[in-house]
Amino acid sequence: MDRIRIVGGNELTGTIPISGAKNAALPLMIASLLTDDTLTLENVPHLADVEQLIRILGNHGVDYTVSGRRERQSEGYSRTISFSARNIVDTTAPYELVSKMRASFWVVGPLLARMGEAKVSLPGGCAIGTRPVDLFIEGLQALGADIDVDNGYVVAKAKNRLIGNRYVFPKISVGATHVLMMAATLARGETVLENAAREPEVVNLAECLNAMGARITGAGTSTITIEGVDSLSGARHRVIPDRIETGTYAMAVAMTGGDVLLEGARADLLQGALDVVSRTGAEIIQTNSGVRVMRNGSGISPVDVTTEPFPGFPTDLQAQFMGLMTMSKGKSKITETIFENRFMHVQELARLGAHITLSGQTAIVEGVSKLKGAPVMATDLRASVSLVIAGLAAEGETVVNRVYHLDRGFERLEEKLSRCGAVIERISG
Ligand SMILES: CC(=O)N[C@H]1[C@@H](OP(=O)(O)OP(=O)(O)OC[C@H]2O[C@@H](n3ccc(=O)[nH]c3=O)[C@H](O)[C@@H]2O)O[C@H](CO)[C@@H](O)[C@@H]1O
Ligand SMILES: C=C(OP(=O)(O)O)C(=O)O
Repeated sequence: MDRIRIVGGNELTGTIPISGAKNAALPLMIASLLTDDTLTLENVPHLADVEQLIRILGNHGVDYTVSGRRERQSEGYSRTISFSARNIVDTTAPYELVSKMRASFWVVGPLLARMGEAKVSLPGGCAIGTRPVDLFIEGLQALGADIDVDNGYVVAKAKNRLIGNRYVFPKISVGATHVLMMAATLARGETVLENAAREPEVVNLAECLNAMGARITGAGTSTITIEGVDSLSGARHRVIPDRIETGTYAMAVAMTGGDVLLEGARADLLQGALDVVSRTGAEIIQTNSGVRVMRNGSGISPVDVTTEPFPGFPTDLQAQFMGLMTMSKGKSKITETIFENRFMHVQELARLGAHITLSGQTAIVEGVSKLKGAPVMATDLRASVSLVIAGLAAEGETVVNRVYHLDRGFERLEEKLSRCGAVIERISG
């Protein structure tokens, strides 16, 4: 199993190219199931989750071709990939494939809408909470689907077409918003989704679906209206830059000090989170080529945060922010409201000398003046990178074990950081 070795203490200076967003690319790839035409996606990140979804889509009969990468980029960076679901050969998504990642469950929407049936294993993904699928089931039932849960599979059928309806999400869910929006594109009549997720990835998906001929308005607000159409066509669409990767590297620079251009990043996709990082003492500006983050000399100020659905502070940046707060000049309070078990990084950060106490869904972080390197274990995707952030500032050597979690969501992390002066390497095997 690969490990990442870091020797902390260096400032970060230089340029980090921001990849296409994992959490936008995955639903966009799944949207290819809605049409027998070709959907071409630009800026698809080269990540373990993307490769896994390619295997899952392949099992349904989706062909793909990789047709290029960005100029001046080496093998392994974001690519343009064309997906063609001309013939859906299988409407079952088996446990062995789906159990590895949460988003693979989302094929249920397009398969049901286009083929009238889907049998999809209950999903896996980061172990950060119970993560039920009740909202997907309830929402698809509102569109007229018959649904059973049998032997760990969701079995969904729609005898004729799905039928448009009004559905009010009892709780905001990104995944269920993606799925119902995709399913409703091919339903008969109008669907209105209320209390929908407003994340930029939902907007990116809606824009792609509209380019394919869907009639969606309101994505990015809490009410999305979808006028069903008979069929969708192919399109060419670009994956937005990864706001979680952007926020992660912004926090890394705020932690180590330095001056880094996050190339291709868009501040508007994570303004709330960047405002929080600014309040810790970093200077952040949007330039024509990306987001520039600087911290020179001053210490790290403590800031309290509470995770919330977009546009609030994202849960996917909570662990990284906690990493930053471990070296603040005071006490900060971090409250997690989205997932009930997303504090597994706390005990690993403690190995590096962090002072954190937990009380229910709140962590109190008392900043220390020095962290000391140690062997630590990655427990989930974002927790892993919080250990990298802490390791970059810790004295001496930190070894992060179980790096496969990181590879799900961070493209060439060690290369991007070492180019900016970090001492970081992958140890294979
Ligand atoms: C691949 C992807 O894009 N993953 C993101 C997506 O996950 P995901 O789409 O799984 O997250 P959701 O927004 O659905 O989850 C939000 C909350 O709703 C709950 N819930 C969800 C569905 C349901 O049927 N019932 C239910 O109770 C979840 O357990 C959680 O407590 O949004 C999360 C919240 O921003 C992010 O942390 C993940 O990185
Ligand atoms: C939690 C995440 O991913 P997933 O929903 O695939 O588990 C994430 O991207 O931080």
